[in-house]
Formats: sequence, structure tokens, C-alpha cells
Amino acid sequence: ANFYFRIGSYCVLCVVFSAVACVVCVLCHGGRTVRNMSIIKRFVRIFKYFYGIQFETYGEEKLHDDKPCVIISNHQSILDMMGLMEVLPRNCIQIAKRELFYMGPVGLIMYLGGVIFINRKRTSAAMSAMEEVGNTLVQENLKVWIYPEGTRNESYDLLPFKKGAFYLAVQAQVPVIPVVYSSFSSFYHPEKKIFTSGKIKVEVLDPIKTEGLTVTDIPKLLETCHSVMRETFFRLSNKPNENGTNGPTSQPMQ
Ligand SMILES: CCCCCCCCCCCCCCC(=O)SCCNC(=O)CCNC(=O)[C@H](O)C(C)(C)COP(=O)(O)OP(=O)(O)OC[C@H]1O[C@@H](n2cnc3c(N)ncnc32)[C@H](O)[C@@H]1OP(=O)(O)O
Ligand SMILES: CCCCCCCC/C=C\CCCCCCCC(=O)OC[C@@H](O)COP(=O)(O)O
Repeated sequence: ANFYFRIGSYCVLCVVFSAVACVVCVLCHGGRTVRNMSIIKRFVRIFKYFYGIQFETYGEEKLHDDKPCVIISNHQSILDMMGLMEVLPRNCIQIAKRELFYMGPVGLIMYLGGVIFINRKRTSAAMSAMEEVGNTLVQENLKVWIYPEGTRNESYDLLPFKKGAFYLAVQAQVPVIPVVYSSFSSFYHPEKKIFTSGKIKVEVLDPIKTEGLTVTDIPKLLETCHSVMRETFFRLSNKPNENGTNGPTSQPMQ
């Protein structure tokens, strides 16, 4: 029962907070702009106190370079929204599945925040939507946050990556910055109906340059990102990986 209460209240908070955030955003900025993301961030960062979630971030300063880039991160559940807003830098929009747009005030607040909605069932439309972002990223000095697994994944591993984020980064010739969240499985496990308090480690990895890369380099770029994120995921989640090492490399942000 506690699991359903906590998940239910999370959804209710999303609906209520996004309705309030919509009013604040329209009053402050009048309409759809990435500047609304800083308002959304303030609302969502309150969520962690309701659920006793603590974040331990490493390397967050790597996201503070005021230049366009593509940020990619692993995606485990709707709780990822808290982790996203915990380290979201300025001028950063997200790519989201179109279904979220139809979730009442949640969809409206995402629209106001500049979120780009894609239809995963129509690859060509999704690709052109992302291509458009690639065209404006540099002149608008935008960052874009993409979940390359393309869906939530509660397995204790990373799914294979979709290619869209890497096409976008190479098209815009901007760096890819991987962000890795440790596994939620110690405190959040839908099958076992577990949702308690817990700590999430977040590590921002070094930017990976794409200057000079072309579409032929995308498979290798994808593979490099996937393997470094997978190794970090195992290390942050204290899951012994193939060579059995674990434990964070940098000091936590003070
Ligand atoms: C106060 C309360 C507030 C509450 C709200 C607060 C706001 C929070 C916002 C949070 C947002 C979180 C949203 C989370 C999500 O919705 S995640 C799900 C959606 N995201 C994604 O799916 C992104 C990852 N997907 C991709 O990038 C895909 O590549 C996609 C573009 C969607 C295409 O999908 P698909 O066809 O399945 O994938 P592939 O990558 O395998 O591509 C297939 C072939 O097409 C080629 N390809 C891909 N992209 C391109 C391109 N841009 N140009 C040319 N060709 C492209 C690719 O090479 C593949 O061909 P081959 O197989 O290589 O031959
Ligand atoms: C008054 C009208 C109310 C309408 C009903 C609104 C109910 C919705 C309430 C809460 C939804 C919480 C979503 C918050 C945003 C979190 C985004 C997210 O992380 O979801 C991504 C996920 O989906 C990925 O797609 P898959 O389904 O895994 O592939």
C-alpha cells in the first residue's frame, strides 16, 4: 500500500506542481521558452524532500560551460525527473515522448519549458524533429538532454542506445556529455512494490568531442558513450562489473 501511496502522490504532485508552475511561467515569461526550465527546476527539486531521496553529485561543474552540447543519461523510471532537475544546467531542453504532452498540466508545463516531443512510432518524424533541434542548437546556445535508451529501464544494466542523440551531436558538431545515475533498485523496485527513501549518486563524465566527426563515426561514438556510461553505472551502483572494480573516482560536490 505504501508503494502505491508514494507513487500516486508523486503523480499527484506532478499534476498539481505543474499546474502551478504553468501559471508562474506564463506570468514570468509569457509563453514557451527554455527560461521556464529554471522555474520548473525549482518546483521539481522540492520533490526529493517528500520522498527522502538524497543526491550525491560528482563533476556537476562539467555541465556549467555556457556552450551548446548534447547531454545523455540513463533512464530508469519517472523518478528520473528528480535527478534530471537536480543537475539540469541553464538553457537546456529535453527530448520527450509525445505521450507526455497529453498528460494534462504535465504536458503543458513541458511545452512551456521548451521540451521537444517526438513520436517514437514514426522514426522519420522523430528524426526530423531532432534534426531541427540540431540546426538551432548552436545559434540559440542551447543544450539538449536526451535519454538514448529511449525508454525507462529498470534492469540492473543499460539498454542498447538509440542513435538519435549522436546524429544530433555530430550534425551540430557539439560535445556529448554523459551523465550517469546509480541504480534505484535499492529503494525503488516496482515488481517488489518497494519505494522507500534512498541515495542516488550522479556522475557527470568528461565531454566527448564531435568536431570533425561524420555520420560514419556515429557507431563508434555511440559505443564509446555506452561503455563508459555502463562502467560508471556499475561502479556507482556498487555492482561488480566484468573486472570486479567499483567505487567513485572523483570527490562529491560540496
Ligand atoms: C512541476 C512538475 C513538472 C513535471 C514535468 C517536468 C519536465 C520534465 C521533462 C522530462 C522529460 C523526460 C522524457 C523522457 C522520455 O520521454 S524518454 C523517451 C523519448 N526519448 C527518446 O526516444 C530519445 C532516444 N531515441 C532516439 O534518439 C531515436 O534514435 C529516434 C530518433 C527516436 C529514432 O528512433 P528509432 O528508429 O527507434 O532508433 P534508431 O536510433 O535505431 O534509428 C533507426 C535508424 O535511423 C537512423 N537514424 C536515427 N536518427 C537519425 C538521424 N537523425 N538522421 C539520420 N538517420 C538517423 C539510424 O542510423 C538507424 O538506422 P540504421 O539502423 O543504423 O540503419
Ligand atoms: C488534470 C489532468 C491530469 C492528467 C493526468 C496526468 C497524470 C500524469 C502524472 C504524472 C506523470 C509523471 C510524469 C512526469 C514527467 C516524467 C517524465 C518521465 O521520466 O517519463 C518518461 C517515461 O515515460 C519514458 O517513456 P517510457 O514509457 O519508459 O517508454
